[in-house]
Amino acid sequence: MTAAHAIVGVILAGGLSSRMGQDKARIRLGGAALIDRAARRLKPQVSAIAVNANGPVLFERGEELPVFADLDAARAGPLGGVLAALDYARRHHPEASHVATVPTDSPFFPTDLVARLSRVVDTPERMAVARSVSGLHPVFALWPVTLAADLAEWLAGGGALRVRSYLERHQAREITFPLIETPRGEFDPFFNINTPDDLDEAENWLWVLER
Ligand SMILES: Nc1nc2c(ncn2[C@@H]2O[C@H](COP(=O)(O)OP(=O)(O)OP(=O)(O)O)[C@@H](O)[C@H]2O)c(=O)[nH]1
Ligand SMILES: [Mg+2]
Repeated sequence: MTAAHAIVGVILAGGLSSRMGQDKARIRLGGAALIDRAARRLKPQVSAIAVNANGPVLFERGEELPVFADLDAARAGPLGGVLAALDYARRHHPEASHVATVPTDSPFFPTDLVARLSRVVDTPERMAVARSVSGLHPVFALWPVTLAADLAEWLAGGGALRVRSYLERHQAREITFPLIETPRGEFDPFFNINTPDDLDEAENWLWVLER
């Protein structure tokens, strides 16, 4: 697939942030809210961008982005957000073949994420997902818009809520991304902020990653 393909970028921010104790999208890292960091990083990689959230979203920097909630009030985990994203893309960007998802809480994801995932997308039905030495990163993926009905059925029919189960079912192509080399050692670009301790760790790496 070429870069000319229309891909809608969606930031998944629909979870409860229970381990953090407050909405992760609003958490500040180096002075910027995680939602704004994710948007800044994803926007140059896609043809349009939007946010999946189940409550109000505050954009502190730059423009306001379109926000849409899960279709079903019963939270189905990240796959519920993916389904809402496919539905959003179909309605607002009928030209799009895929949705690229990233979570709101991984501020250092690769700047060539979508480009590299796109390279293995050889058909409109192909799924692609990111991997690094720390394992598979199922919410960093390209999702075919044509699979909206299939995913809705999967969730309604009691299919596993684990994102990786759905990726396996569709034989998603896996792309391995390298660690980031820094003067302080190697760093996983998919580092994920779930707890206040993770946030402290991210703050400790920020200066070396943004040099
Ligand atoms: N739309 C939607 N997204 C979700 C849901 N649960 C988790 N997510 C998103 O999936 C990604 C990974 O989830 P987690 O890291 O577990 O985030 P979380 O569920 O908000 O946090 P915890 O409550 O601490 O597990 C994040 O981007 C979440 O926003 C859900 O029920 N609906
Ligand atoms: Mg969770």
